[in-house]
Amino acid sequence: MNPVKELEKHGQAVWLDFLARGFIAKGDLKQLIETDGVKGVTSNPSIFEKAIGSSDEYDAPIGKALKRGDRPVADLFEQLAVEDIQNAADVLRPVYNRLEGQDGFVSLEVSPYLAMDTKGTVAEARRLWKDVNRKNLMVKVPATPEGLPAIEQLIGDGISVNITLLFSKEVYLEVAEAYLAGLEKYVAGGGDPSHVASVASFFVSRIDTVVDKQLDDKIARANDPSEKERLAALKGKVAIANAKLAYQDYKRLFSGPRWDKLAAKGAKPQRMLWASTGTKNKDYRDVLYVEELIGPNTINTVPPATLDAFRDHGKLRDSLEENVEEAARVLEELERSGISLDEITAELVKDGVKLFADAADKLYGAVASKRATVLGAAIDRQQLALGDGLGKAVTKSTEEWRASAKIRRLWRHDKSVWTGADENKWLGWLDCAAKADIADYADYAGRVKGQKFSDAVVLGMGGSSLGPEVLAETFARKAGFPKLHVLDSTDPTQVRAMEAKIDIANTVFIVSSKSGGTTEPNAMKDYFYDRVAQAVGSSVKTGHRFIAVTDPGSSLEKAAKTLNYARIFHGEPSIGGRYSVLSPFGLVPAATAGIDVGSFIKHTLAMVRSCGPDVPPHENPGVQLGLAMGLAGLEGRDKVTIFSSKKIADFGAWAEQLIAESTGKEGKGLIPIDGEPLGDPHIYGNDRFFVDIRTESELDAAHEEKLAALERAGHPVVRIVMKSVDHLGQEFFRFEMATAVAGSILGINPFDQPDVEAAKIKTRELTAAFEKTGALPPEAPVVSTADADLYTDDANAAALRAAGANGDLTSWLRAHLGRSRQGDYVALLGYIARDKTTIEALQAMRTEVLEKRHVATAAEFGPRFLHSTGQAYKGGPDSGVFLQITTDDAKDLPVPGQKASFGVIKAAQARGDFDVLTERGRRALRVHLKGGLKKGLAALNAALSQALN
Ligand SMILES: O=P(O)(O)OC[C@H]1O[C@](O)(CO)[C@@H](O)[C@@H]1O
Ligand SMILES: O=C[C@H](O)[C@H](O)COP(=O)(O)O
Repeated sequence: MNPVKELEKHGQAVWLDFLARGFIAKGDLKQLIETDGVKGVTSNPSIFEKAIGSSDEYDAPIGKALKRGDRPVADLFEQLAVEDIQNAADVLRPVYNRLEGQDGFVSLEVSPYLAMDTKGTVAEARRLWKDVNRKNLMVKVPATPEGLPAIEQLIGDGISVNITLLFSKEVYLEVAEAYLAGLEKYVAGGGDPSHVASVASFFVSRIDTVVDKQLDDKIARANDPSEKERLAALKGKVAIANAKLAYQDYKRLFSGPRWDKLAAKGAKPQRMLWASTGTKNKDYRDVLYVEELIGPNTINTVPPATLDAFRDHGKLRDSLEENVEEAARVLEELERSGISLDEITAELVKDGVKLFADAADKLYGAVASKRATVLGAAIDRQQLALGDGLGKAVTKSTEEWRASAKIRRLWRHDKSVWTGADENKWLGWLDCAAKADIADYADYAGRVKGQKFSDAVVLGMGGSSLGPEVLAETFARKAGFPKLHVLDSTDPTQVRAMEAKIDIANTVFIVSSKSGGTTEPNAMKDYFYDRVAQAVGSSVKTGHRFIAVTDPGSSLEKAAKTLNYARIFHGEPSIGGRYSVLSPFGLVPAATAGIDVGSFIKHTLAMVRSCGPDVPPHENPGVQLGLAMGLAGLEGRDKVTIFSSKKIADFGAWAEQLIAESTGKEGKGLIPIDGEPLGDPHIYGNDRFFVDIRTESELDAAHEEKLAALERAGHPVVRIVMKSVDHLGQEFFRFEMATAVAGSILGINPFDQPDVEAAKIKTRELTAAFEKTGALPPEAPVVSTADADLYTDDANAAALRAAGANGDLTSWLRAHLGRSRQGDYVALLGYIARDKTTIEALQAMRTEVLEKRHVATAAEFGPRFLHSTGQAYKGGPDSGVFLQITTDDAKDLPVPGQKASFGVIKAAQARGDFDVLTERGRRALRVHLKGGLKKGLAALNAALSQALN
């Protein structure tokens, strides 16, 4: 006779603690039901992890599911699990029917991540119950303090529950109480309790594992041989004794008047299920936890090996009620030995939650990796070549992030991931892409198209302009739609140049400002409103050529209403400017330019899912990049040097503001370096972290070789390959996530910009003075040469003079650039019109600095960079050497309705910025060019070359 089958005669049901797709599909479960009388199946996260993570039998189902559409990793897993559970339930259904609902159950566990979350557990259990949709399902809920009220609620709903991670007799009483109370509620609400089933899964072997270890420690320390013997006699006894005593409670709890009332209505007792019955200690019988716990109305769920062993050599006897007094004595002896079973069982619950969460991390990691494989090029590739040291640091941090659930906490808006300030209020970017109202954008785009505009101009700064600029630079003009431009300057020449580029009467302007209070967009909007009014005449027509994108209630919204703007799009106040590109601040310009927002968002969401809360850090590309960037920064490799390929050349300018404004503060941070040409390893110091981003079609062997050389020279190199420019949104999100993660590593709040304000205040003081007196306060140069007037504060002047600065420009430049050392960066800050010629001029100068001084360089234009890297220059590490470049404007431009012209605003911005730099003791020199911009830049270039040679 088969001993497994014989258990039936002792009133005990055997369930199988195992599940896998092929096992069910091939009929193995059915076979066990027939030969062994198996009457149920239990699963848990470790079981699914083994099934899915260590085999390829789920690859095809994952592929099939993804063919119907991409989805989050947790949903993907849940779909697989639900299918498996349904299949198992169907195989067991004849058992369930034959036993009239007394047995034949399959258990599916709620996510272990919810073990401390009552509401989350209830919601997930209800969803699983509905999705599996099988009468013979039991949803598994842990017996944690948060799980207990969930159990009561679920039973009260009429949902069958398997209570898992139950170790202690005391907690068992609460579990039974939750069941009884739940049933009473259900019955009171008119429910038929005969459909509700429950088991209390009392864990066994894990108790012995811990108790035996503590006993061993005590045995080793005991001197008295009889004490050693007494302690040794307890080994392998405690778990069984604990279970036996709990069973006595069961008998008491499910009898008597309270129970009889429920039973009269058809309620079934909550059976005790012996779980964790695979023997862990090789010295014990492999069927120990079956043989010693045989008794009526109980279940033993066993792993396949234990089932085989018991079939082979299991011995049957009614053991559960044998020697109950002896069991009590074992527990007393244990207590007397100074080992607290209460403490052990309490720890085991926590440990059990952790073990299942660890298994879930592995499981989700495996599903994430399979998803990535199936989706292939639909998710942009990222490869990190970090070298030994940084690589190890990232691996260590990855594990810390996993163990402390940081990515899930980040998505749950837990500010303790950062500094615990108000970071939780700034996380709207996490789900703004998913929330985008695609239909509205499509409708809006149709209307724009109908207007047959020739041009669209975004007027904004920083986060409100740099995202749209990448779109404008990256995507070819779409037929029937206006050409997209971006203006983010107060330079009169640049404002005029924009005006010259467009057909003013046939242009739509997108005034973009979250706060509505930013100086530049306000000046630009007033200017262009006036120009359009002159061109088209009526105020109604003028207003209809303007669109506002702004946060609700801003001054811009009020102005837009007054002036009858064609449309006002609201931003989301929980998103900071630099994180706003996937919100209306990027999507309105995109739709205006005829970019298909639906498809753009669809591609983006693939990366959002890859960086999701359910993708553990090691498989999460945003987290990986962020950890690498942050940890590199801590090691002094804080110059995040971005190479963007030709097709996405402007991406770096957007990433620059994101990284700099987010991380550069409190003397810490990352300094992004965008637009430097890629050179040979010898020109770079050990302060670099390289990120190369290109599209698949732009593979360039020479460029690749140079990157490989950097890698060989020991520099960390990240390579990102986009399938095409259509995947731009993926990169926006990847970098947003990475920057947030890097901020956590650096220990700063990545969502504020404390130092931008300082320059704004100075600027306001200067423009206020101008409004009063009609001139900016006078200032005296430290030296005046034929080509330029030089300005700086006393401390800088003294230092530069001491370093050899005298009467000519070259000597000042030599002294100033000579102050840049290993680990520093030199930033050229030009408050001049930004165009092809000036960009090339600054590029030439920075390249020479890079080649001669081997320091990182930046070439920035004001006031644009004030809303970007400016934060880090002032608030980040004191490693910048700044060369501000100004000149008198060839021709100024008035701003309607105010005294200060564009030229005056820009001059005040330059001075405000410079004053803050010097006040903070930064190394800064201002060169005010004479004789026109072109001539001045040539002279500066010549002096700089001389200074560097
Ligand atoms: O959208 P707003 O409010 O005009 O701000 C523009 C930019 O100015 C800043 O607030 C500060 O530079 C940025 O963060 C922001 O993107
Ligand atoms: O429901 C079953 C339990 O999850 C399982 O028996 C735990 O067993 P283990 O302690 O061997 O992991």
